[in-house]
Amino acid sequence: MTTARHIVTLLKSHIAGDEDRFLSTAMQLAAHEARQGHGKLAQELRDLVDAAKVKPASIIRPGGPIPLAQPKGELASLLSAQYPDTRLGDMILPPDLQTRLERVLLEQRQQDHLRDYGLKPRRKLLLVGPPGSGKTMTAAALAGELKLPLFSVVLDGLITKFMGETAAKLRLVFDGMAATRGVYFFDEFDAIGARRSERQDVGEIRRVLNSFLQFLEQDESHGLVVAATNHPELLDQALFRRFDDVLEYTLPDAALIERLLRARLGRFDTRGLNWGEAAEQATGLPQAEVVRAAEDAAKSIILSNAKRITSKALSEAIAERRRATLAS
Ligand SMILES: Nc1ncnc2c1ncn2[C@@H]1O[C@H](COP(=O)(O)OP(=O)(O)OP(=O)(O)O)[C@@H](O)[C@H]1O
Repeated sequence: MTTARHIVTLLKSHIAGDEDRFLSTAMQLAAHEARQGHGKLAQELRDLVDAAKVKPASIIRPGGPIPLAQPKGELASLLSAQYPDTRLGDMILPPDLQTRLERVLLEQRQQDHLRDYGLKPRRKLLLVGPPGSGKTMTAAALAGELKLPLFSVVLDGLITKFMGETAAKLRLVFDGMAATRGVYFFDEFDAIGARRSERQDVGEIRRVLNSFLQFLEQDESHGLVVAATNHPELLDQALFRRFDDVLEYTLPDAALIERLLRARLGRFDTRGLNWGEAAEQATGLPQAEVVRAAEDAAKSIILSNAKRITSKALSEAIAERRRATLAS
């Protein structure tokens, strides 16, 4: 089709209100431009189409209109939908992890381009690491960056006493993936992926795990599947190679803690604060607790009408988080 023909089809589908045809014609136009060697223009068109497809996401804010892409029927008890505006830039990450997540985003954004050459983007990710190290936040950041809905799989809804039902529900989730592009997040994934011999109900859980492996293998949808676990040692070995990437999360070292503290307290007056000392003191705490200590210190300062966050206030907040972590 020539470009003029594309424009005629675009206008006709616009008049008819046929958004699917409108967008697929725009994609054809992008492919046409790519073949002409106009890569940048082609990418701009693809990005616009991607943005148009997730239009509801951009208008959904807390208290705003109810999102259109809400799971319906039985899926509603299996998936909870959110439209995060978290960005990767909101996260403080070790360079290696940052690079690997940026690669996922790049491959997702350029997926049509990759597919033109018979290549598939990375889209099945397994995140492993301790509680509070940023796995859930990563799923939200991927969704926020790609302007996709984040569908968190509700384990309570999925795993029933009757394992036969669990496999059927799992199928519903994978069918949902094929129908609606999004980031599908399986938290506490070890509940499904535990080693086949670890459980008493061996026969049943094996069926569930086998179903998951089979669905994951067959899944050709265009969204992301993100599974997270604090217990990688419990996972069946067969799982690891079914994912395109296994990303490891670790507790932050002192340098990363300092970056977390500085980022969270960036808008406050912190002159004279001994960051190095605070970071040393917080070593051993997960990212979530470091951020919480920074927020607690900030709150105590605001509410006591003090002007500056001092080393003492931050140190007290860190000590409190450490006590709370030890107690739990
Ligand atoms: N890398 C990070 N950069 C900035 N903030 C972070 C980071 N990691 C965690 N946080 C903070 O900690 C909170 C909790 O982290 P998150 O829920 O992502 O951890 P998790 O690894 O999923 O934990 P769990 O395994 O318990 O579900 C986040 O909402 C955020 O405030």
